[in-house]
Parts: sequence; structure tokens; C-alpha cells
Amino acid sequence: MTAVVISGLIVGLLYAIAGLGFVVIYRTSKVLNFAMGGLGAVVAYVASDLIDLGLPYPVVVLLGLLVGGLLGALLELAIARPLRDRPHLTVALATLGALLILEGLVGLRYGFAPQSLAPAFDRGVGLDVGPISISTNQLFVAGMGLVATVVLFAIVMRTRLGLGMRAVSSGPLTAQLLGVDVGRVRMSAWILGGVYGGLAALLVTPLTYLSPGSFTIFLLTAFAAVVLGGFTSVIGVVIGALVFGVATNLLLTYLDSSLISTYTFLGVALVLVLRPHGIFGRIERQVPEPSIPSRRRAPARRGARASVGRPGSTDGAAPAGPVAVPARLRLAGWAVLLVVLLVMPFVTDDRRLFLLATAFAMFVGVLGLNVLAGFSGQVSLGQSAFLAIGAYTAAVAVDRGLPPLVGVALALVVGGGAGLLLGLPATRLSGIYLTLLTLIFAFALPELIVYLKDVTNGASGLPLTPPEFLFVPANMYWFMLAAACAVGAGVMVLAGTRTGRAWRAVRDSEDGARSLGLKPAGVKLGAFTLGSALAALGGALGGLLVGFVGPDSYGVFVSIYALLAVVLGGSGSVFGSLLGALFITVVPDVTGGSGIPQNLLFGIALLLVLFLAPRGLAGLLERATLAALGFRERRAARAHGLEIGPERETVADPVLETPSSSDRQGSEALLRLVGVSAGYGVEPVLRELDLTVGKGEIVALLGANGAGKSTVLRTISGVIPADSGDLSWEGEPLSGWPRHQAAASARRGIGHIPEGRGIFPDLTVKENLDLGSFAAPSRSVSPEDLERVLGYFPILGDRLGQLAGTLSGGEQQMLAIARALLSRPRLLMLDEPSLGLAPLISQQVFNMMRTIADSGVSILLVEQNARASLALADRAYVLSRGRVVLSGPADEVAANPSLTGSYLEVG
Ligand SMILES: Nc1ncnc2c1ncn2[C@@H]1O[C@H](COP(=O)(O)OP(=O)(O)OP(=O)(O)O)[C@@H](O)[C@H]1O
Repeated sequence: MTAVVISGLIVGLLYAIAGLGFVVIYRTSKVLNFAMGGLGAVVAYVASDLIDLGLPYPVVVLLGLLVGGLLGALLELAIARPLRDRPHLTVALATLGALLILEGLVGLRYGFAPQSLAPAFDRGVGLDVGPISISTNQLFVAGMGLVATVVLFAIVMRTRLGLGMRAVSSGPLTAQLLGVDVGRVRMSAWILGGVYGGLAALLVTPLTYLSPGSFTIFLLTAFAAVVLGGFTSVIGVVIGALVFGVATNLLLTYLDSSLISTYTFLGVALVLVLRPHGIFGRIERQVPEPSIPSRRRAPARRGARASVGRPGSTDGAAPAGPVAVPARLRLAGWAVLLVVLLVMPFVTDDRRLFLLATAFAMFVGVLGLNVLAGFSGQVSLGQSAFLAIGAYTAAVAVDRGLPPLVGVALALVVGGGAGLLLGLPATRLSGIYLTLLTLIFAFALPELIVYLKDVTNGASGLPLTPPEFLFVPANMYWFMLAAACAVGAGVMVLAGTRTGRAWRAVRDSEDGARSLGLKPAGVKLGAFTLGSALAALGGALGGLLVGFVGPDSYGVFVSIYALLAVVLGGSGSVFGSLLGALFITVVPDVTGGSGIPQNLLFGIALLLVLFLAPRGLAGLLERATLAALGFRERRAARAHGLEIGPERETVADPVLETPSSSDRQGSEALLRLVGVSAGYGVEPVLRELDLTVGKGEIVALLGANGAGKSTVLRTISGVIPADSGDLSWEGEPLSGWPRHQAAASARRGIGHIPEGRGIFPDLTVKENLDLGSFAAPSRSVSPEDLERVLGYFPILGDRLGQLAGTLSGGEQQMLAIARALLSRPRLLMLDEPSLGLAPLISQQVFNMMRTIADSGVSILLVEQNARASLALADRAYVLSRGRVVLSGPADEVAANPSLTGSYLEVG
């Protein structure tokens, strides 16, 4: 028993190392890095080469870690960075593409046959404790595991980089405003993740075997262990991995070891149902931040909004698309396709017909996954299991004497039932937890099939002989085509109904869907059930084609290929599913003899699509057809009565008084904006704005809701770029600063406390204050600085060890100001500092601003309490629809009769 626990702990440490690599990247970039499996494979093969060269083992390990780190950096540069403005799922899929490429390349270089990697030490006994003996290699693995865990814990909890990582994890924009170089932090995390992935591969491979895909299989199990523990903390990951390692070892020893994945699945399902964020995890609290659309995306989004749910959009509405395809054209496209498919049996040979029939069966399964992932936003990796359920249902039915077609019909029903059962817990989970549960299900099912050998004939499989008329290849083709047409048309019709709209509403925003009166869990469960039923049908059809079903045909990689087909073809598109299914069926057939690994081709295709054609091959084809027919975006949109981009504002801007000419003078100006226009999409929010802040001045920025006040602050601190005009800081242009503009401006002395304060709730008060050091001139917070700032806010001194999320609203505001002051800003911009504060606390905050200004720091204040801010300020600007309509000394602005009521209530 003790020996089992000890070896379980060692396996657990291995899971922990791999898991830490995952988590460090996930926390900072919100990307599930599937490419880690390929990275580990490269490291292990390089190590094997180096050992063959006769290098000493420590050198091999060091070089292996170096390769891991370099690959981590490469993945960040090539995938995470260019795709950083795209949804996290897209980036995760891109890492899946990278995984396939890395595995393919490794296979090309070293072959796919399993090999062994020598362990660091031989397996001789290293330690005898009573009856238990631990091998030297086990001791080595345990030692490395412990060191790796402690080192990562120290980095995350005790270093400046770790503090930056934790800040980026819960509020990347806010971290930037504090001077954290988010790009550099993320790069460091990917390097660290690569090193940990490499280390895990070096330690695991000698215990198992070496093949291009072996480390990926280990990683997927490690992933289960990590999510079980809780994805949010280093300690949670380690404890979860250890518990998982010991539990699976105990199960392997004392229960039937052939059902290990099934037990794992049941255990994980139970934990996730009871604790949806893992045993030790909790929901990571995020700093509320505005979502800033990237420039490139903005127009496409408008297009997407215009095209979703369009009547006549028979394809069930692609998720995004700048061009709305006229319904007639779409119908004509389908008609042409149908004609081509109908003439196929008369123009091609039996082999090709069989290939196409296979693609149609695959299409049914892929469309099932598209209903789940593309239409309703649930990424499942369990599709292979449902394909297996369908194939086996039909085969068992035939085995019991039922006609094959009845078996196929039963597959649909049983698949739907199984989907309903798994969906009940799964659809209540969000994001990666749903993916995880379905992934483990996919692992467990082939094993369960072998175990239930009385019914399934175990590893030998079962025949699934089709009815006699299907022995003729052309008949098989017609049959599969008819099934594909029926399913495709059914999903298209459904996508255009209330149900389809509900899927898309839940996919786009669960909260939004709830506000429309929908129940997201029910909608998702419906989609999950349908998706599973279609997968099972696809599985049964596939079984009929081959005439046989066996457990080996339904590994997890089949799920990955199905997901690949969805994305390649076009997520949320029926036509896309057909193209995707054709791609994954036909391409391997065409390239089979070339010696190029299939994964390499799939990976390259996936990356190309994700980078160049986010709507998949279907979108690409659609665009090409429209271009060939002379459609242009705006013309196509107008043909549908749609408008791309908002109407230009026609209401004249009321001008109270021309801005004071002193704005354009003021040689002592610290900050100067001249003719600045800026915004978030196509239309500017700020229009030709002039504004200055002098040294030591308090300037108030007033205006009604939506006038653009926060946008002015965001433009100054570089959160959004100015479209035109000049911004200068002490006479130097602001735009000349490096890329991470917000971090750069913080370091140059522009402090920006955003609306909502930007406090990191899961960091302590002291850690929040330490973040002030990132933009400080000395890049550190000296004890004197801390004492000076705590002198302003003594209450914070008593709360240094407390989590900032537990502070009162007033204390949080004080913390935000104190943190900003620690970076020694020369201009402090505050956005609604009194929002939600009791009058007395508000007054204290205002008094503090006066003291700060008296110490030489300029203040630009956006404040809803106009009377209080005018009383405090030296000068004021009044904004309306992004233009300055009144400016001057604060008392003159306050006295202006047209101010009251027109733009804001003074007082
Ligand atoms: N993150 C964003 N993405 C897209 N548009 C935005 C974003 N933030 C603001 N806007 C738009 O810019 C305009 C100005 O908003 P802004 O928040 O600057 O106004 P404000 O004067 O600060 O208003 P409030 O007092 O209500 O905060 C509004 O029309 C708003 O819809």
C-alpha cells in the first residue's frame, strides 16, 4: 500500500510539472496550449539524440529545457501574439494546429514507431525504507518534481515577474496602465511553460515510451489531473495532481486496471458536478475592464451583427461575415452542388465513390459537432465516443438479428440518449471544464467497449454488414448522400427557427440570452443531445461503410480531427461541415503515397485557415464566389437593406461657448491635445478635441453620460490610439512611444486610475501597492515611498496583508490612488473616483486630491459630482458628443448659466 502511494505521488509530481506548464500560460494568456504535447515530443527526441552523442545527462537535461523554452517563445511569437485580439478558442485551436505540425515534423524526422528513452539513472534500488525500495530513477524524478514545484511557486509568489503575471491574469489592461509590459510578461510565461513542458517530457518519456504522440496522451491525462485540482493556483494544481496520481495508482492496483479511464471519468464527473471549478479551485475574480475592440475587427463585427439570424440565411448564419450572401445566390449554390453530387456516380470510379460516401458519413458526425461547437459554442472533445456509441449500437443490433437499417435508426436514438445523460452534467460546466469532461469520456469509452466483451466482442470488434443492396458501390453512394442531405437540410431548417436563434444567442452571450428569457443550460442540453445523436448516426453510417466496428477506430484523435473539420470548413456553417468532412477524408487519400504525415498537412491547413480565413473554407469560397460575381460588401449589404456602420450623426453639436484660446497657448503645459479624434470602431467618439493640462494644475472634465470623458483618458494613456491630431507630453509627441503604449505612458509619468478603480481583488493590499513599482522611475518601491504614501492613507497600513477584494469601496479607491502615487506620476488621471462612495468618504478623497496637487502632481479629473469637482479644480472642460463645448477657469465654467441642465446637473 505505501509503495503504491509513493509511486502514485511520483506520477502525481510528473502531472504537476506538466500541469504547471499549462497553467502558467493559461493564466497569463487565457490559452489552452495544446502544442505542449508536440513541444514535449521535440524535447524528448532531441534528448535522445544528445544521449546518443554521449553527452552527460545533466547537460542533456539543460539543453532539453533550453529547447523547451525556445519552442515556448516561438509559439508565443508565431501564434499567441499575432492572434492576441482573437477569441481565446481560436488561439487554442491554433495551438492544436501547431501540435499537429510538430508531431508531423517529428514523425517525418524520426518515424512513428515507438522507441525508448534511457532514464537518467538505471532502475537500481536507491533507497530502502523498511519493506519499500525506491529506485534511483524514482528518487531523481521526485527530486526534480519537488524542485520544479518550489521554483515555480517562488517565481509566481515572490518575484516581480510573478506579480506581473498574477496582475496580467486578472486584469491585463489595468496591469498595462500600471506600467506592466504585458507582452513581455506573456512571453516569459510561454518560455516558462515551455521549460516545464520540456522537463515533464524528459522525466516521463523514460518511464513510458517515445513516439511523436506519446507525450500528448500523457499531457491530456495531466490536464485532467490539473483541472480536477483547480486551474487557478499553483498549490491547487500540485495537490490536485498528487491526489490524482495516488488515486489512479490505487485504482490500478486494487480495482480492475483495464477500467482505469472509466474510473477517472466517473471521478472527474463527480468532482466537477459537486465542485465545478475543481477541488481546490475557485473562480478567479477579474478586474472589470472595458473590452476594447481591435481596429481590424470592428468593421467585421458590424457585418456579423448584420448577418446573424437573417431571414433567408439558409445556412444557419455563419458567426461572422462582412458580406451578406443574398438568399437566391445561396440557394443557387446549393442547387449547383447537388447537381454535381448527383452526376458523380456517372463520371467517377467505385473507389472515389466509396471515398465520397465515407465523407458523407463523416459529414453527419462533423455536423453534429458543429451544432455543438459552432452553433451553440460548446467545445466538445467527446465526439469520437459518440461515433463509437452509434457504430456499436448498430453492430450489436445486427448481431442480435435486427436489420442493419433498424440498427442505424437505433444508433440515433441511443446516441441522443447518451448525449442527454452526459449533457446533464456537462452543459452545466463552462468552457474548459466541459471540454475536459467530454475528453475524459472519449478516453474512457473505447476501454469500456473492450471491457463489455460479452456484448461488444471486446478488442476483436463486431461485423456490421450492410443490407445487400448496399453492396453495390453506387447504391452505397446514393444511400450516404441521401442521409447527408436529410441531416444537412434538417439542421439548416432548425438553425433558422427559434431553436437555432437560441443556440446562437447562448453562444454569443449567456447573460444576454438569459435577458431574452432563454435558459442557457436547457438550450445547451438540447444542442448537446442533438450533436451527440448526429455523431452516433455518423458512427453507424461509417460502420456500415466499412462493414466492421472495432474499439481502435474511436481514439481521442478522431475527436480532434472532427474539431479540425468543423474549423477548417467553417464553424457554424452546414456547408462548412461538408467541406471540412471532405477535407479530412479526401486529403489523406490523395497525399497517402507522398510520405508527408497527415498531421503535418492538417496542422498547416488549420493554421492557414485560422490566420487567413477565420470563417473557414466555406467563408473563403463564399467570398471568392461573390467577388467573381462582382458583389461588393456594401452593395451586398444594401441589397439586404442593411447598413454597415452607424449613421453619421446629423444632430448639430450645441456650442455653449468657443473653447478658451488659452488652451492653445500655455507654454507650461505638461500635456497637450490638439485636434485629437479617437474612437473604438469606424466612427470617432472624440472629434478634433483640444485640451491642455499644466504643471500642478487640477483640471476637471465634465459632460453628460457618453460624452466621451473616459475615452479622453484612454486616448491620453494609450489604451486606444488617436486617429488623428497631436498629443504631446512636455513638448514631445506621445505617439512616438513604443507599442505597449499604455505601459509606456505609465512609465513616463501618466497615472490613469480607470473607472471602477482597477484593484486586483485576489492580490493583497501590499501586492497591489507593489504593482506601483512597475512604472516608478527606479522600478522599485522604497520603504520611504511606501511610508510617505501610507501617510496619506493610514488605514491601508493596517490592511497590508488583506486581500484587496475584501476592502470597502472607499478603501479600494484609496488603494488605487496610493498605488498610482507609488509610481511617482506627474499627471494623475482619475475616472469617477467618488462613484459609489458615501459623501463623507468622497469628501476625504477630494481633500486628498488637493494635497496631491499641492505636492506638484497635475490632476485630470472625470467626475460625476460636477459641483465638487468644479470647486476643487483650477480649470474645467465641458464635453458634448466628443467635442469641447465650454472651457475656462473652473469658477467661470461653474457660473455659466447654460451649464445647468443642458449637459449635466451641477450639484
Ligand atoms: N469599450 C468600448 N467599446 C466601444 N465603444 C465604447 C467603449 N467605451 C465607450 N464607448 C462609446 O464611446 C462613447 C463615449 O463613451 P465614454 O465612456 O467615453 O463616455 P463618458 O463620457 O465617460 O460616459 P460615462 O459618464 O457614462 O462613463 C459612448 O458612445 C460609448 O458607447
